[in-house]
Amino acid sequence: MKASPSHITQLKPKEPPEVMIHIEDLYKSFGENHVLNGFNMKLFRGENLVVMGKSGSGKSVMIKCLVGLMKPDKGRIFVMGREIGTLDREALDILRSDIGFLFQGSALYDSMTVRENLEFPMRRHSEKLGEITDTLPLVLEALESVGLAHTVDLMPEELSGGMKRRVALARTLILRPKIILYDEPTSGLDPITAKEIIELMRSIQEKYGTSSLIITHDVDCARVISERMILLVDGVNYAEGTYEELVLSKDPKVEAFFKK
Ligand SMILES: Nc1ncnc2c1ncn2[C@@H]1O[C@H](COP(=O)(O)OP(=O)(O)OP(=O)(O)O)[C@@H](O)[C@H]1O
Repeated sequence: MKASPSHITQLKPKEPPEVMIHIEDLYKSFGENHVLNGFNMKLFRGENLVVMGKSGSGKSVMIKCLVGLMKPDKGRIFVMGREIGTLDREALDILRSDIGFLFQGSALYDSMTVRENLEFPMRRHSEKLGEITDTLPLVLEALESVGLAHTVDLMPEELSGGMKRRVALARTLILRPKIILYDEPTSGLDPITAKEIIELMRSIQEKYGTSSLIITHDVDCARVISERMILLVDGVNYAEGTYEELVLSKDPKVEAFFKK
C-alpha cells in the first residue's frame, strides 16, 4: 500500500497575476505606412506599465485600437478577458466605464464648474453607479484623492494647468476604473508640477489598486512610475524590462531612448 500523502503540507502554487489587458499580434497600416507590425503587450493587475515610443511610432494608434475607436488589420485585444473586436456598442460602452482615460489636453468642459465636470461621467454611466440622490460626497471624495476638494465650485479657467490635470484625474476616478490609461500625463507641465502628477498617479494606484498603462516620452516619468516598460520600435514591442534593465542595454535602438 502506498503511503498516504496526507501528512505532506501541500504548497499552494502561486497564482499567476491577473491579465487586465492582453494585446496579441496587433497589425495596423495606413496604405504603405505600416504602423503596427505584430505588437504584443500584457498589462497585469495592479502594475504601472509604461509604453515608450518615439513620435509617430504608433502609441496613439495602439490606444485607439485598445478602446475600440480604431479597428486593427489583424490581431486580438482582450480587456479583462473580453475581446474588444467582438463587442457591440453597448458592451463596449460598459467595458469603457471600467477604463479611465487621462489624455494630454485633459479636456474639462469650460462652461461647467469642477463639480459639474465630475458629475458628467456619473450621469453618462448611471447604470454602473446605480441611482445616486446626492452626488456631492462622491465628487468630494474623488477631488480629495487629488488634493483639490476646495475647488469644487470653481470654473476650469480659475485653475492652473497642473490643477486642471488633477481635476481631470478626479473625473476619471469617479467611475472607479479598474484600469487607467494615461497618454503623456506630464507633457506641457513644468518639472515640479510633472513630479506632483507622477506622485499622484502612484498614490491613486495604491489607494484604488488600479492597473495603469502609461504612454510617455518622458524618461524621468518612466523611471519614477514604471514597474515595467515596453519600448515600441518599428511597430513591435522591441524591448521589455524594468527601467534599470533597459537603461543598461547596449542595443543602439534602446540606448537612443535614454540619451539626454
Ligand atoms: N487616421 C489615420 N490615418 C492615417 N494615418 C494615421 C492615422 N492615425 C495615425 N496615423 C499615422 O500612424 C502613425 C502613428 O501615429 P500615432 O499618432 O499613433 O503616433 P504616436 O506614437 O502616438 O506619436 P506622438 O508621440 O507624436 O503622439 C503616424 O505616421 C500617423 O501619421
